[in-house]
Amino acid sequence: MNALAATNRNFRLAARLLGLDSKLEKSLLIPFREIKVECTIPQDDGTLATFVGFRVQHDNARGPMKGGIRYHPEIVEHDEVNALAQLMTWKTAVANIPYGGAKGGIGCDPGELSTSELERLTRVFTQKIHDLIGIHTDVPAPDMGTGPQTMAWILDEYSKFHGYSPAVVTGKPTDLGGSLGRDAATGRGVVFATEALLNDHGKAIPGQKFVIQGFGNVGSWAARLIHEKGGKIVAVSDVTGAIKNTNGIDIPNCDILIPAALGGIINRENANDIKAKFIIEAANHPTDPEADEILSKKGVVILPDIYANSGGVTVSYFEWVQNIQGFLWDEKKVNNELKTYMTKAFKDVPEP
Ligand SMILES: NC(=O)C1=CN([C@@H]2O[C@H](COP(=O)(O)OP(=O)(O)OC[C@H]3O[C@@H](n4cnc5c(N)ncnc54)[C@H](O)[C@@H]3O)[C@@H](O)[C@H]2O)C=CC1
Ligand SMILES: O=C(O)CCC(=O)C(=O)O
Repeated sequence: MNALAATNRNFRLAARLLGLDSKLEKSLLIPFREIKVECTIPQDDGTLATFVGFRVQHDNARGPMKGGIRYHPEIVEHDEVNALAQLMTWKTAVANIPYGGAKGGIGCDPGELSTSELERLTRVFTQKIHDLIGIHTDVPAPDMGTGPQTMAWILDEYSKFHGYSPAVVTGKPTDLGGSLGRDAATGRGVVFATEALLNDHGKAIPGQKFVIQGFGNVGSWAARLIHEKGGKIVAVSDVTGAIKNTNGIDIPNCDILIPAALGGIINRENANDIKAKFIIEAANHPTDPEADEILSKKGVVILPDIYANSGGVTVSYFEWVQNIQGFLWDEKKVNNELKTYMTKAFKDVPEP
């Protein structure tokens, strides 16, 4: 199912459960603003290349819109960004941080571009959107294919128009006002979320067998922290391939599956093969609604993305607060606060 159709479907189900007014439901399904820009850059060989950049600002009822910037060849198209922006609105609400939701990106393969081409592309994109983002309007952050360096380029380009404004992006290098702990935050939050869920089922991480799909920022931090806590990582994969441990355990044969790459990868084609008892959605919308139904019938417990991966945006919020206050937190405080937010959100979600 198309990402936007799936996200809208889940929202409509939730709206029905909440008894939400149908006019409010309609207003929440339509994004506040959709931005699509042409980004042309000179490549290193002197020829021109044109890319399409997006920023969808979904909702700002609770505060400035917040969400990542993704660089990916297939993913960045209108409906996908729209779905991801909507998910950010629900995620910031679940995390109970004072933000709305947004998401953006550029349709490109960052692995095919040199560092200087990526810098030029990021700067041109920022020139096109700088009037529509800002500390109190819309605050970008990293997502797939981007990272602290991308945020540094956005900050530098934005500051040429508006003066030095570190809080305009989060997930920056720490030298430029980035928060300690932001790099690991999404993975760390996934681990706190997993602990909360397992605790609810009378279990704990030590001894559980994990499979992680995606070994980038989120997947690799989650793997490292799970390993430190005594969990057994039996297989990991990234876009180039997969490895499993020498005990020869089948990839689907694990206790806990953590998708940490693309959306829609758990679908009706493979849902029946999944043997895991728990799925922790570290990626955004990894489970298609049809798979959701199949897995629920099988009794698989799915911890949804808008809670499970909210550690990243939560520490982004801490970074924004630190920038505005001009006061730096040590890493221990960041991680402790993250745990407090993740634990509270886990308890809040099932409350009527
Ligand atoms: N970076 C962050 O703070 C946050 C990221 N997320 C979500 O987490 C997911 C991963 O994001 P990042 O780790 O930041 O991205 P990343 O770009 O650092 O890493 C992505 C990983 O996915 C792998 N991958 C791509 N296609 C794959 C495939 N078909 N099969 C297996 N692996 C594949 C890549 O090889 C790479 O290891 C995305 O869905 C993103 O939206 C969610 C919340 C915050
Ligand atoms: O840190 C942020 O502001 C946004 C992270 C993000 O894009 C996400 O949670 O999907």
